[in-house]
Amino acid sequence: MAATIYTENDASLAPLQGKTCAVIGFGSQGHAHALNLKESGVNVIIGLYPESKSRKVAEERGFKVLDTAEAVKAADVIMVAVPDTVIPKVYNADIAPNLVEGKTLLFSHGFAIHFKTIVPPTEVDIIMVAPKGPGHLVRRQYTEGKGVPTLIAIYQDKSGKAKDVALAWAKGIGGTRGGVFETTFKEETETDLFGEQVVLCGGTTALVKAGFETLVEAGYQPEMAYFECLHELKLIVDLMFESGIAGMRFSISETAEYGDVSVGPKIIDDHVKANMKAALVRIQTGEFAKEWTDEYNAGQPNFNRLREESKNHPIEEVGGRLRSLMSWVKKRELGGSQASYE
Ligand SMILES: NC(=O)C1=CN([C@@H]2O[C@H](COP(=O)(O)OP(=O)(O)OC[C@H]3O[C@@H](n4cnc5c(N)ncnc54)[C@H](OP(=O)(O)O)[C@@H]3O)[C@@H](O)[C@H]2O)C=CC1
Ligand SMILES: CC[C@](O)(C(C)=O)C(=O)O
Repeated sequence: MAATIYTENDASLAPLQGKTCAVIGFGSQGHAHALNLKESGVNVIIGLYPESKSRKVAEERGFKVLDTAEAVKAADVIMVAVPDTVIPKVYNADIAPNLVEGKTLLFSHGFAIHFKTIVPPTEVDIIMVAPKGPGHLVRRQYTEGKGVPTLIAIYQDKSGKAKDVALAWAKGIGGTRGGVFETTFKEETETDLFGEQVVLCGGTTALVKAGFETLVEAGYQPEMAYFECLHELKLIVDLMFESGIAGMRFSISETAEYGDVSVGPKIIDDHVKANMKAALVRIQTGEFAKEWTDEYNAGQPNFNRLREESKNHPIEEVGGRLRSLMSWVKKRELGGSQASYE
């Protein structure tokens, strides 16, 4: 069954007018939602912990910044924009004690609610507004008059107005420009985790690195391997983004197209698809959520090791050198507050 879609004229900002909206956390998603909503005319305040490095950035962007508990008390709609693993601590300490009937809790990913790492009371509305893209792009696209397609979901509708509020928020961040699609917390959580592990982040980076390593180990120059396996990937994906796989194939050579259709399925074969299915089952059963929560609570030793190994992969060194030749490629200072980059 196809999803219900809402566009610009199907949503109004009215349900947020006269309301105070608190965004808790001012990182990748939080800063984008807060700035876009503010520029759409919505009254937004920010909630952060006292030592947060995001505080100064949020204040510089003209926001009133309060300690999290104070922001929750002052707000009608509260967006929880802290990392999924941190949500239980922030929720128990600062949000739950100040949640009263009439307030709305808003998430941009369903992990905490779906896997029940927190269980809010039945008196409040619980909604989701989840742009299908990284927060920095949610911000960038809004400033360019565009919008990232966005999912909404309603988990609890005590007020009877939860969907109007979700649609208003989605419109305020620019989502209705790209289309707003109705889903459930379960569907968003499971498909989002699948996408990021199997295709978008995990699958793609593993594919890129395996291709790069294969060429370099066979004696080719790392620059050739970088162009073939990473640089040109963006250009090919841009074409698929604009006009689908068929549109991309229209632009490539016939030799490339024959190699694509005849060799591609032998690389991503039934064995790979079986691995994909296994990853999906681990997500659906909650096994991945438990592993990630345990890893976080143990101080993330495996995560830190894997992160470090990946940072030191030779593709990063050659990529850094080659990107420095392309002045038009946006350079990102990594580290520091997520909100300081746009
Ligand atoms: N990144 C993305 O594009 C996407 C994220 N999401 C979801 O959005 C939510 C937020 O993720 P993301 O934007 O990546 O998070 P980030 O890591 O980018 O930012 C987290 C923010 O929360 C702040 N923070 C940390 N601890 C606390 C606390 N105890 N009290 C108040 N604020 C705190 C951080 O402060 P400090 O700067 O001091 O660390 C930072 O401002 C998650 O649910 C995630 O799944 C959904 C779709 C895409
Ligand atoms: C692809 C990563 C993502 O799922 C996203 C930007 O949508 C995330 O959670 O960051």
